[in-house]
Amino acid sequence: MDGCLHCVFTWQKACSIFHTQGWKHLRRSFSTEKVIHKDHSLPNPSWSKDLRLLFDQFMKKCEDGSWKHLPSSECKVPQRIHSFKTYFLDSKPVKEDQLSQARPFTRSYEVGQGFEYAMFYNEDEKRTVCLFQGGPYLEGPPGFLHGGALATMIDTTLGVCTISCMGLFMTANLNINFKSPIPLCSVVVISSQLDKVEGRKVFVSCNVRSVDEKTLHSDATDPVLVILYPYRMTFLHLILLFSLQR
Ligand SMILES: CCCCCCCCCCCCCCCC(=O)SCCNC(=O)CCNC(=O)[C@H](O)C(C)(C)COP(=O)(O)OP(=O)(O)OC[C@H]1O[C@@H](n2cnc3c(N)ncnc32)[C@H](O)[C@@H]1OP(=O)(O)O
Repeated sequence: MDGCLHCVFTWQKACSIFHTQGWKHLRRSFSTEKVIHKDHSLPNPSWSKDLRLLFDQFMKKCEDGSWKHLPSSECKVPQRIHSFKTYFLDSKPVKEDQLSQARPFTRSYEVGQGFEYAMFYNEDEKRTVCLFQGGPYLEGPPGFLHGGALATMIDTTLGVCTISCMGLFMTANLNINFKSPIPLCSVVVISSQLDKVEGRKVFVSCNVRSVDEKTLHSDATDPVLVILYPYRMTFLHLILLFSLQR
């Protein structure tokens, strides 16, 4: 949710400044805000051999331009909730002092303890792949990953797929089949693909497999994501979005 709020704010603000004043003003406008940046989607000592190997394989695929690595960023922009106020007029957003503590859920744990992941996007195939290692603080059944933690990562992967192809969104419906438990600290591959678009509704499929692809851990059946501000987002936009966050 945080990632989504953050993204909506940044994107909406970027659009409005870009259209009225041009991109130089856009960058200047953001430069006065206090932003802390670190790319969490790069290898760190907590990454297992499997995660590093997969990461390297996907980085290799990026060399011909078919896949893109999506960097992460940790950004604290106090006003990021404002654009949501305009969409959800009757909702009561959190107070300013609470906002300063806000951060994307999946990036809120210490290194290696929670969600370790990297995302890759294939524009032609409208696919997103997330390489995910769930750390010890995400335990559900003893020794296994919590289903809610996996749901979070599925939602995030679907979200990145949707935002990359279509624009800003909210998840309206998400059904997950848990087929085989995931050992804690192991690595899985979450693949999502845009299937169809009906008006503002985006249907994205998703499955979660073991590294050797032999085990299907989970799949999400016909999740529906609703686009808030329809816009065709190109990779250039995503880069712009990330550079604004830094
Ligand atoms: C690449 C790097 C980028 C930059 C780096 C940032 C990373 C970026 C990734 C972020 C990754 C985090 C991902 C977190 C994603 C969340 O966690 S979102 C939070 C959880 N979701 C929510 O809180 C949503 C709550 N629900 C709502 O706010 C509203 O119901 C919605 C979904 C906005 C829809 O409301 P609305 O705009 O008034 O639209 P409404 O007219 O009701 O419905 C539109 C259409 O959707 C359909 N619909 C509505 N609800 C449903 C439903 N439950 N089921 C099926 N259809 C439905 C309607 O029937 C309607 O269909 P049509 O009549 O058009 O055919």
